[in-house]
Amino acid sequence: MSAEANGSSAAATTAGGSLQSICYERGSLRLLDQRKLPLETVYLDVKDSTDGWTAIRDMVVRGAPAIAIAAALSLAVEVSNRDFNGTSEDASSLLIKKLEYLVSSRPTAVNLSDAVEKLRSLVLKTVETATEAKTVFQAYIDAAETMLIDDVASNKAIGFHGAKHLRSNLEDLEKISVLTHCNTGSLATAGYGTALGVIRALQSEGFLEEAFCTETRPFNQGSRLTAFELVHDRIPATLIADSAVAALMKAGRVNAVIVGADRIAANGDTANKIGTYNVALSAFHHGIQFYVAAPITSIDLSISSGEQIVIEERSAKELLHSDGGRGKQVAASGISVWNPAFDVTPARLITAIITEKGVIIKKASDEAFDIKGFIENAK
Ligand SMILES: CSC[C@@H](O)[C@@H](O)C(=O)COP(=O)(O)O
Repeated sequence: MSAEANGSSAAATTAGGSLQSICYERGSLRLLDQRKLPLETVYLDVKDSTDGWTAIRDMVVRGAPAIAIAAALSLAVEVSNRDFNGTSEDASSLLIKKLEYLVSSRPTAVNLSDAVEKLRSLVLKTVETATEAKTVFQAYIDAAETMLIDDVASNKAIGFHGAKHLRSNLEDLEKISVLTHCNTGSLATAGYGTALGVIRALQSEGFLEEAFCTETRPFNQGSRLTAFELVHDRIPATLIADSAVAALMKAGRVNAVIVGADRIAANGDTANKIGTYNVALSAFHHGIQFYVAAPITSIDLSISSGEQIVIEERSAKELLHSDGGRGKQVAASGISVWNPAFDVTPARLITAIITEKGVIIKKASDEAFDIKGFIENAK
C-alpha cells in the first residue's frame, strides 16, 4: 500500500461536493486514510487484496458498508491488473481463496461477510458456463463495481425514509435536534451515509435544528470524522464528550438519537460502535426516541439475537495512548486493558430501524422486531 500525500482538503471532495473515502475507477483504487483526518488528506493506493486487508484491519477505511466495498474493490483491482494464464476454474478458485482471506480482516460488521458471500456465489455461478478465466474475472469486477454504485442509492433512500418517519413521529416540533454516535457518513460508506445520511436529509428539508456528535472514544470517529463531515456540509453541529450524553439529554437538548449498525440480529438487537448501548440506555431513561439506520446488508437473519454476535477486541494501545493509539502514552504503564470495538444494544431499547426499503417498527406490545417478515414483504 503506497501513500500519496494530497495537499488540500479539496482532495476529499467529489465534483458533486460530497466527501469520498473510496476513489475507484477500473484498475485503480485509492482509499482516504481516515486515521489522518481531519488534519491531513492522504490517499493510499490499494493495488491488491493484501493492501485491502491491511487497510481494513488498520482502520485506513472503516465503517460497515465502506469496508465491504473496499474489500470487494481491492480484489477487483488485483484481477484487473494481472496477467493470468489459468482456466476459468483456476480464476474461480483464486477469487474464492482471496475472498476468504478478505473476510478475516474484521469480524463484527456483517456487510463484509454478506458482500463476500454474494461475490462467492456469483463466481461459482459464472464458472458453471464460462470457458475463459477473463469471463469469471469480468463478472467479479462488474459485481464489485455495482456494490459501490448501489450503496450511495441505498443511503439516499435511508435518508429519505428516515427524515419522513422522524418528521411524522415528531410532528409537533418545528425542528429537531439529533444526537449521533461514531461515524456513519460518507466516510463510512460509498457516500452520503446511513445515520448521518438521515441527518443530511433532515437538514436539507429544513427540519434539523442541530446535530450533536459524540467523540466516540477511543478511536474518536465522532470528533475526527463526523465533526469533519458536519463542518464540511455546514450542518449546525456541536461535539460532546461521550460522557456528556446523559447530561445533554437531561437538559432537554436532544429530540432523537440516530446511530448506524455493524450487525443487526433477526430480533433487532444491534451491534454498533462501543458506547452505543450507553447512549441507548440514556435515551430510554429520558424518553427519547432511539433509531438505528442501516442498509438491509447490515441485517444478519442467521442469528436470532445479539448474543451470537462476535465482538472485535482491539489493541490495548488504542486506550493506553492518545489519538486512538497513535499519540503519546496517557495511561499508567502496567494497567490491563479491555477494549471491545462494539457493543450490542438490545432491541427493546430501539424505537425503529430505518432501512432503504422503509422503516421497521414494532407492534406496540413487542420488545423485538419482525425483521424477517419486513424483508419478505419488502421484496
Ligand atoms: C455506516 S457505518 C455503521 C457502523 O459501521 C458504525 O457506526 C461503526 O460502528 C463503525 O465502527 P468502525 O470501528 O469505525 O468501523
